[in-house]
Amino acid sequence: MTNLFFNKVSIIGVGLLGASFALALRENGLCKTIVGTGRKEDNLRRAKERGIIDAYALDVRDICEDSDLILLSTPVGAFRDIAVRIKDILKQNAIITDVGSVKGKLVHEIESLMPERVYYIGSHPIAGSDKSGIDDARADLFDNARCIVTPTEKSNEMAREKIIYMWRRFGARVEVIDPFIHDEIYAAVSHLPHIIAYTIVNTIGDIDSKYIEYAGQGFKDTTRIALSSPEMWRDIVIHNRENLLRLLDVFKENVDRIKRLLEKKDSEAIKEEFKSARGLRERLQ
Ligand SMILES: NC(=O)C1=CN([C@@H]2O[C@H](COP(=O)(O)OP(=O)(O)OC[C@H]3O[C@@H](n4cnc5c(N)ncnc54)[C@H](O)[C@@H]3O)[C@@H](O)[C@H]2O)C=CC1
Ligand SMILES: O=C(O)C(=O)Cc1ccc(O)cc1
Repeated sequence: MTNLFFNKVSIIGVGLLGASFALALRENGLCKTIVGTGRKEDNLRRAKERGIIDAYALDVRDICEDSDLILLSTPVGAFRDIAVRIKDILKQNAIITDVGSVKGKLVHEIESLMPERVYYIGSHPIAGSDKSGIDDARADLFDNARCIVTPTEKSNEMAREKIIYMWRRFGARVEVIDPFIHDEIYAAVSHLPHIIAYTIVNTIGDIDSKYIEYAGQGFKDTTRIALSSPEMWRDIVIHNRENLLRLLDVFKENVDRIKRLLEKKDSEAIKEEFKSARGLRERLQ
């Protein structure tokens, strides 16, 4: 294994994931200097004051030039433009990765934008929450979390191994998955549930928004993720649109089936639907 030490690391988008990544790098002694960039100077100043980053600049090109490792940690909708803006100034053998929730086509696009001898490897740590920003960032965010790494057939092997090894040093359980398969899986277990959570809450709004005050723990459990960043989730669902359109049809079929059973007052079949869901859900701790 080649040396896993990065002299200079650039974090593009110093929020919950970007700042946690910076803290994890430091905690594990994997880098010398961390620089950050983002849209809001005040946030970058606070990140510097807290020792999350050593320096910052508002223009992404000003921080990436001599970086060994670059992390894309903005909402996924910004990845492509950022890659276009930095591709010509990256140094030879720089590694670029990301924490984006969507991979698929985006991974192939970023990879094809990169010049020879700049190596992009996609990552997606399944860690975080409905919170955003540096206030909830922590060095152990990735400890014991799953992390999907999505190399392609063109990926550089040294870069791929370094990225996998780095996540393992953060305590993550790494799994290598094809970028398109990644998107099929996470459309089902993450992206669709977020759409549904937002939809459940909007349904209450359509009926009478005052009803929300009467909600108990079940409602809170099923809709916690509707507290997540609308900007981040807009980008995720747009970028995984095709999988989600197919899944929404499957979801609609499930809702329609329950509706038909309710119309028929078929209590036995309703119980079977619920039993089958409970059986599958029990597989998760
Ligand atoms: N929040 C979560 O639980 C998880 C998020 N992700 C992914 O991680 C990425 C970051 O998410 P969070 O850290 O939660 O978001 P966040 O909102 O905490 O941080 C994002 C940061 O990027 C900055 N930013 C936005 N657009 C930008 C642009 N065009 N140029 C430069 N900076 C920009 C924002 O100002 C903010 O500081 C997203 O792509 C998301 O899909 C992945 C796993 C979990
Ligand atoms: O709020 C939660 O529990 C989440 O689902 C966190 C999360 C958000 C986005 C991801 O791509 C992965 C994990």
